Amino acid sequence: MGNVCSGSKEEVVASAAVIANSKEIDKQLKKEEEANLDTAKLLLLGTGETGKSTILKQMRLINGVAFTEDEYIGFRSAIFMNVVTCAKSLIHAMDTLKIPYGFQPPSPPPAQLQQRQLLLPSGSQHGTANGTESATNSSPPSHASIQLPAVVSAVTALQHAVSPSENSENGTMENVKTRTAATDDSNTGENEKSEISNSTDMKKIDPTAIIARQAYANIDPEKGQQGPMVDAATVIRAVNIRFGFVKGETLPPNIIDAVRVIWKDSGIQYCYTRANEYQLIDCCSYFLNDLDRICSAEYMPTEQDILNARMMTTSITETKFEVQGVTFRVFDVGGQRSQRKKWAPYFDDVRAIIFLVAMNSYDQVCFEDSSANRMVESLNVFKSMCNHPMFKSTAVILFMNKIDLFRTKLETAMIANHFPEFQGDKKDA
Ligand SMILES: Nc1nc2c(ncn2[C@@H]2O[C@H](COP(=O)(O)OP(=O)(O)OP(=O)(O)O)[C@@H](O)[C@H]2O)c(=O)[nH]1
Ligand SMILES: [Mg+2]
Repeated sequence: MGNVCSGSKEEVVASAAVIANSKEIDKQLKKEEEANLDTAKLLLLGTGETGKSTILKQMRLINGVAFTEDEYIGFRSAIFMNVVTCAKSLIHAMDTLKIPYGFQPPSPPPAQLQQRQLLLPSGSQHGTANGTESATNSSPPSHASIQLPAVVSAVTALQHAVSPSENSENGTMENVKTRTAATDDSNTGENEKSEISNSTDMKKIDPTAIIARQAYANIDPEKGQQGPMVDAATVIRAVNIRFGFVKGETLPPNIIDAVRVIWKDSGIQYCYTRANEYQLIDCCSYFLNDLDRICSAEYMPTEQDILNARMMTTSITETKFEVQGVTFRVFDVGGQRSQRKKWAPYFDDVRAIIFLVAMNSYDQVCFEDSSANRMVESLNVFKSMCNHPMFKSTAVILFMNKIDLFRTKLETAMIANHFPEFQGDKKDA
């Protein structure tokens, strides 16, 4: 009876050791728990180009984590590559969108036409003297400004553009197929890939685009376009983007001049207004409007320049900073599809996710998949993160980014054209 604890001496020693060990583990866990209260692991998530790395840069600036000299040199180099990449994307898009250099959009712009307006009586389906014909007879566009007669007669132009022959050869504006061109996969300039968006639901056809196409079609196929724009485009096309800049080195003057020349062109400026139809990084106008400053030999990027620089993230980084006694460990991941498979190993012990969505992306397609609308892609990834079992008790902060670009875009691009269910005020989403 009294012999209930009748284990051997060895067993008693062993169980004492187990108890001691368990106490030690409890102590350790408590310690870690206390330490965890002082540490917060944050994940910056979101699809490509939503601004994760930019937010991290802002966090660093606000919390005094200075950029190193090497980082400054890296940003400077990235900015030069951004300049060249933007120029390449623009000149490539001039061909895919069929816009001649020197093209001047009619002012005021012609009203958008509904597709059904194309369904005209058969007799009126062909060009008239002051419509298609006048456009056909106009001299081939060159780099000089193209002065088009007041809107040509947009309806006729539309008929011309969607005529069966053009349909079969080139596609029509309302049925634009994705065309993918040469891709530069450099870390900073990946957006040279230029393609026409087929996500653009062309319920409304832009007559200015049709007029541009007509002018482009009128270029003499033997001579092609000629003049300084074409020469500048040739220089830009030939640039090998893999520069290795050391302090003091800048873009070669012939490249800077070529970029300057094309950026001033009215056709390029019109092409820029249609950037949602191809891939163009958001910092294009920021850098191309300021070439003199950023291409000077003594140039070092300002904080604003660093925030605007685009460098695609391909490896996950951790940045630590302390705010009021709490150490934040912020993980910045790459958001493009090929990068997302790298996320999962970082899902442990996450205190909060900051999920970024680029609000201006509602009319854009993904860089890596031209059949996917960027906003829809964001929503899908957001949903899957919210439902992820590892994040059952993780705080999720939805960060609606790029509000400045969103506001500007709302002036011209209607949300309902891409999300027909949107019933709100077209300029006040
Ligand atoms: N105008 C404007 N540009 C922004 C804003 N946020 C980010 N950008 C720009 O958008 C581009 C892409 O931003 P990134 O921070 O590289 O995007 P990311 O989410 O890290 O992209 P990945 O690394 O590919 O996943 C950069 O050129 C940024 O300067 C914003 O709020 N306004
Ligand atoms: Mg990034």
